[in-house]
Amino acid sequence: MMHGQHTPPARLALLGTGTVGSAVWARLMQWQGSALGERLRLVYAANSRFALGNPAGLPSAATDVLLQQAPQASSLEAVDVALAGDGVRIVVDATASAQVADQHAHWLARGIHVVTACKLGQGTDLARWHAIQAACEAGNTEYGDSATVGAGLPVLRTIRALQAGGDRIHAIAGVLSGSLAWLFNHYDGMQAFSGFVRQAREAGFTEPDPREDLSGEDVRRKLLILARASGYRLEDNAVQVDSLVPAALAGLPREALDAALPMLDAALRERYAAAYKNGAKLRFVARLQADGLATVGLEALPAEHALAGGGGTDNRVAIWSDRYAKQPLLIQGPGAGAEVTAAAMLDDALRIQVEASKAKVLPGRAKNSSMGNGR
Ligand SMILES: NC(=O)C1=CN([C@@H]2O[C@H](COP(=O)(O)OP(=O)(O)OC[C@H]3O[C@@H](n4cnc5c(N)ncnc54)[C@H](OP(=O)(O)O)[C@@H]3O)[C@@H](O)[C@H]2O)C=CC1
Ligand SMILES: N[C@@H](CC=O)C(=O)O
Repeated sequence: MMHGQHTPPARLALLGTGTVGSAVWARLMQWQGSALGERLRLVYAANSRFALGNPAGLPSAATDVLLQQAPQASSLEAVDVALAGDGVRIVVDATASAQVADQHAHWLARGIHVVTACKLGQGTDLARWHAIQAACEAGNTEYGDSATVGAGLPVLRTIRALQAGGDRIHAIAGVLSGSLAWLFNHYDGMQAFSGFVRQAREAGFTEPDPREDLSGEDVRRKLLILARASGYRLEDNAVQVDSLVPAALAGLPREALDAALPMLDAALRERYAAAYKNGAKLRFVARLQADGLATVGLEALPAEHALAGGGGTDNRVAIWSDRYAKQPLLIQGPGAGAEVTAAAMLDDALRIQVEASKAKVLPGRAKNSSMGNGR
């Protein structure tokens, strides 16, 4: 059987129609009428307010308008109903919602695969991470998590491939935030840092609340995902995080955030000036050591340092393992943005569709291990 040919399409439920979710929807619609489009059928879409379902597939036009005109209020129970029945079924989570992440294990255990850009499933409580792994086993399902680190750069995939080949992961160090990479690639110590934060948010690089990035929280989650996939079963609170967000800014309601962003400026100007004096570059770095010590924070690195290079939203990740014991393996590329993230999510969905279809055609066939679930 050729890749994906003559297999029924996987049915998709898309949750989230914001920056990433609308890019997922647009990419699916571009594929309509093509060979790729025949493999994935969007049968349900929802944001936090509205939901729209059609077993025959959703139309391509005006997603927001359609959703707003939809008679159905959004509810997570409706996802189970929309994806009831046989065949390959996939929830595509493009939200930043803890409530949705809490349902991942539920869907996986019931035979519904999950593809997610949201890090709250595997990057928060260790118990939730374990529940997801157990649910994949119980439901014979896959957890497509490529977009959760590096916006789809082959970081998790590489870590899993190294281990599948017998390597232990010794250490990881990296710039794991696309928005913070972009900020420190643009900040020149003269223009206000807060102005760049606004630009990064407008460009769709930040989390819905940019304090998630600036506090190191988003990077902490990514480091936990990488560590756990590497065999270090770190608890949620095991990462030492050095936040860039002053307490006064952290405590504000979201509506008051924009006006208060200049609270960031003075401290960052000082840190920039100190680094500049020494010819160093500021980079927000995550580190996992062989003894399990995990840290996240702003560092002043020599300009020629491996983690100081790159441009734009580039993530840079160095991995030390048995075979890369002295010189690390380096992975670099854009680490934020709606299009790369959406593409990574749909890559996972396509892989699941073909592997799960094969497994149904050939009962007893071993599960796909190319993506893995961090087990
Ligand atoms: N931006 C990027 O470059 C990257 C983002 N990610 C991750 O992608 C995820 C989405 O980010 P982004 O698109 O920027 O966020 P947005 O805030 O733009 O969109 C979030 C969407 O989730 C919806 N939503 C919230 N709760 C629910 C729910 N219970 N059911 C259905 N939909 C819900 C929101 O609905 P409503 O419209 O009603 O508010 C909104 O449409 C985040 O987890 C982020 O970490 C990962 C990699 C890169
Ligand atoms: N806000 C995140 C988006 C991708 O995960 C980042 O800046 O890296």
